[in-house]
Amino acid sequence: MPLRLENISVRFGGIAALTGVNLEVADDSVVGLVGPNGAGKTTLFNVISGLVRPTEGSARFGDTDLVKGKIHNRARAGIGRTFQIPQPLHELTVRENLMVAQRFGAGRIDPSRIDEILDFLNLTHKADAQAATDLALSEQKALEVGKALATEPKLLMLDEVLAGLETSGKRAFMTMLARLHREWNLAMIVIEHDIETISRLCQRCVVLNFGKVIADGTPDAVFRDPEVRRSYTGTGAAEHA
Ligand SMILES: Nc1ncnc2c1ncn2[C@@H]1O[C@H](COP(=O)(O)OP(=O)(O)OP(=O)(O)O)[C@@H](O)[C@H]1O
Repeated sequence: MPLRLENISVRFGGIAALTGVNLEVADDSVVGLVGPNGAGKTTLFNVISGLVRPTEGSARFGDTDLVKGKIHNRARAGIGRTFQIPQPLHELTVRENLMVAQRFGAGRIDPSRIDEILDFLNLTHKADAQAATDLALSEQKALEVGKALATEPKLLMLDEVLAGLETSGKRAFMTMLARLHREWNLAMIVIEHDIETISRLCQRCVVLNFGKVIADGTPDAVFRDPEVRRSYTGTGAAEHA
């Protein structure tokens, strides 16, 4: 059930957040989405998850039209995502947060699936903890991934989920994500600034700059590309304005 975006453009008033973006993501792939601040990465996630309607273009996930379909159908299309700033429902426990996400995304409550998610994310001992006050940063991040998993996705989109973790925490989290891809058969799109993370986790890397795709290839090839390097140092601005 591939994701297929064709000629996606998004404008916010005078700002072209995305211009003519084409992107296809196969069922079994892990794709890194990188680019400087303001490049349009989160806007692209918002288009795919139906939060932003593109000014132009089409987006499909399998049979589901992500642009024109009803919000309800888009939510059940099999796409799960995390947000840059973890957004737990503060007055609820960890388990309750997962149940709310499952009911919203999957349309049912399946306690055994929730137990599986808690176990996979090493959160079983925190199942009844308050999401707002009782979690370390890495556990908050794990809960954010857990909420996306509870919606029973086929495609998981992670928005800077490793940001703020120190090196060993980052590596442990990365190993967990790689297992998730292998063992749960999930395609993933990963927004991440850390080149090491992208290189270890992703077979493919797409680079956005000023709302346009400027490179698409293996992480190795992409990070050697002079245009990509210029986009990070800011010297490519004039070419894309
Ligand atoms: N709701 C909005 N209203 C107006 N402008 C917006 C809105 N959302 C994003 N933008 C603008 O669109 C452009 C792309 O922003 P976006 O957040 O998608 O970039 P990004 O690559 O995710 O950046 P970062 O790495 O800083 O998160 C930016 O110029 C941003 O200011």
